Amino acid sequence: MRRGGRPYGRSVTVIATESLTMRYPRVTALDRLTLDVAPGVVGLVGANGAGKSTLIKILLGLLPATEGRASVLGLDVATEGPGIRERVGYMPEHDCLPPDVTATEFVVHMARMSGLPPAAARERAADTLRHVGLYEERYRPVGGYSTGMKQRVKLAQALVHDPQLVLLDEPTNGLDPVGRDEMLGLIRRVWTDFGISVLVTSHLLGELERTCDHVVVVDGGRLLRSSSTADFTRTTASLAVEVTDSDRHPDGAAALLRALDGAGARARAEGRLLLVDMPDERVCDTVRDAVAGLGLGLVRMEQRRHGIAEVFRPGDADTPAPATADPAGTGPAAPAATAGPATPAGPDVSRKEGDGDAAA
Ligand SMILES: Nc1ncnc2c1ncn2[C@@H]1O[C@H](COP(=O)(O)OP(=O)(O)OP(=O)(O)O)[C@@H](O)[C@H]1O
Repeated sequence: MRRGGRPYGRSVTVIATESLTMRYPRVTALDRLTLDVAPGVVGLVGANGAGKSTLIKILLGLLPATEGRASVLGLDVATEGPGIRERVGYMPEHDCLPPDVTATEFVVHMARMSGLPPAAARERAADTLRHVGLYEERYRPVGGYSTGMKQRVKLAQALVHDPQLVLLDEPTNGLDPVGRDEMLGLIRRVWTDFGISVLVTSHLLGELERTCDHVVVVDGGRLLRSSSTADFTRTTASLAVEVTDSDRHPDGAAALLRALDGAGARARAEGRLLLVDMPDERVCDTVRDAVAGLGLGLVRMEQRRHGIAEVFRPGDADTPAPATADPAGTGPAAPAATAGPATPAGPDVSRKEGDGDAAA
């Protein structure tokens, strides 16, 4: 795929919104959303009905916002929709492929629609179908494709006109864990290999954590948090400590928990394991001194980085919890106080259709 000639650098804003509000007759889908998104892979996560698709449609200039402003690649969505659609690729959430045409025919058609001449359209279609791993299958009718293959055709058509940004609405929907991993890998490479920025929506926190440089979390149309993936987890590292029991301390973990509390370190027990908050490296000395002072044996002491989902522990005052979260997918330091359907890609923050009405 051809790169270069970009009118913007890596440090400028790709998407900016200011108090963006979208009111449908019975629902406020977006509520004063203010965002600033830099180039790279950005995840937009929220439960069903959180307002993700509405935001994408506004950013494409397809839907006028009720209030507020938004720009994409520096272009105003209210007045420069055609210019935006020229520079932006869009992968819709729902199945929208004609079953009786081949992937090549469809993607060439989409390339022609965006203004490419016939030869360039064929070349670009072949390139993008190769990128998404459908080169061998490109002459088969789309109707016979698996869900994963259809998602790849949708991704290919979003990329075919060599956009500067792609908006991907739930690209892993309906995929099994392997298909999901492959799709996430492809998405990552859209940025790393081709320099095309990505805004990808999902209701699975875990999958965005692995794929995105930056994560934006919305709930009921409101911004919960927008920060780099690293920032999400930087402040949530912990030290996992396991100690032996002794004659003096038949429950070594409980004794250590008390000692750490006395020393001003925050910790919680998870079975025989203590998870000690780790604002900085000095916590290691505190733990070591406490263990030695109690005369316990140290079985293990290792640093753990929490998943993004743990940032959303219910009870965290400054980080509200999503509707549901799955402890099974959060890795070794999963929170105890969350509940929800297990998914291999991490917590599923989806909820029933209509819940978003609460924002009205
Ligand atoms: N055209 C419409 N008319 C009225 N209400 C709408 C319309 N489109 C969306 N909504 C409502 O706006 C809210 C946000 O919907 P939206 O589709 O943007 O959410 P989402 O986060 O993309 O969820 P999903 O993943 O389920 O599509 C929901 O309550 C939805 O029912």
